[in-house]
Amino acid sequence: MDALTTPILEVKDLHVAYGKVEALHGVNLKVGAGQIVTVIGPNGAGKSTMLNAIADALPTTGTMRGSVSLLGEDVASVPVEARVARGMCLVPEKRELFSTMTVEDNLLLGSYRRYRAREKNYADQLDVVFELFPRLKERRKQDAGTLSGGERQMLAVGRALMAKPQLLMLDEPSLGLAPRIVKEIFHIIVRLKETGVAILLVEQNARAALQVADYAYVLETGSVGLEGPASQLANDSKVIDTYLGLAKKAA
Ligand SMILES: Nc1ncnc2c1ncn2[C@@H]1O[C@H](COP(=O)(O)OP(=O)(O)OP(=O)(O)O)[C@@H](O)[C@H]1O
Repeated sequence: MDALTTPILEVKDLHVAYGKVEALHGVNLKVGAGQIVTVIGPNGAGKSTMLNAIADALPTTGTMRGSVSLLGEDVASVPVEARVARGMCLVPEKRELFSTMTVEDNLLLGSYRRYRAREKNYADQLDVVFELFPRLKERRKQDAGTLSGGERQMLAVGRALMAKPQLLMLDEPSLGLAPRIVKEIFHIIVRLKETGVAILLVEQNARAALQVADYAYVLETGSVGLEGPASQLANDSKVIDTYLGLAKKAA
């Protein structure tokens, strides 16, 4: 990352505890403009906790300290809705959709919730989302409950995009999806980056994530064990033995 450029996101010395369980202890991370940054690591390492802390979406039992800056501004005391209005969006691992509403209404509701009454015309952004996800366009009048797993994931990402984020955070977008669909979704993530959206991608599918990312962090039991350019980590013997082998078996 260019040292002179203010990162879109900067996390410093992030600690999170759930009661006596310390889930994160001292995580530092940066996402630059136009970058895909991935965080890989085993189950329970603290990846979702990290995203939730950044987005102000921790469960009430979670407490955090450390700083989270969006475009150089500390957002530690800024609530989730205001963080979204400033350009930060999280697509959580659990895809929250309204099953008995159409694809289009899910998208519009997403934007309404995020923008409130500040911006009334969403048609342009709907077109942007449909251009990225032709499958959603074809199914725009279909209830979300009738979608496949992959389409539901696309809709969850599309809903976040209705808020025109500068930083999109994705929690395991490949979870439970067939390799073909994972490929399709990751291709869209790269296209999104090309449109100027910075992406923080949490993934257990390290192989797929390292292929698209510019920079990578390996989170191990609550702290960063390793970091570097994604292409470098993809050739690191520890990463290959520990994560890429597993991803291969899982694929
Ligand atoms: N609400 C909670 N209350 C108590 N402990 C929690 C809570 N959520 C997570 N934890 C604990 O915090 C640690 C980190 O969990 P987290 O879900 O962030 O890991 P993860 O890396 O996202 O795992 P996975 O890849 O399995 O989703 C784990 O030890 C987990 O058991």
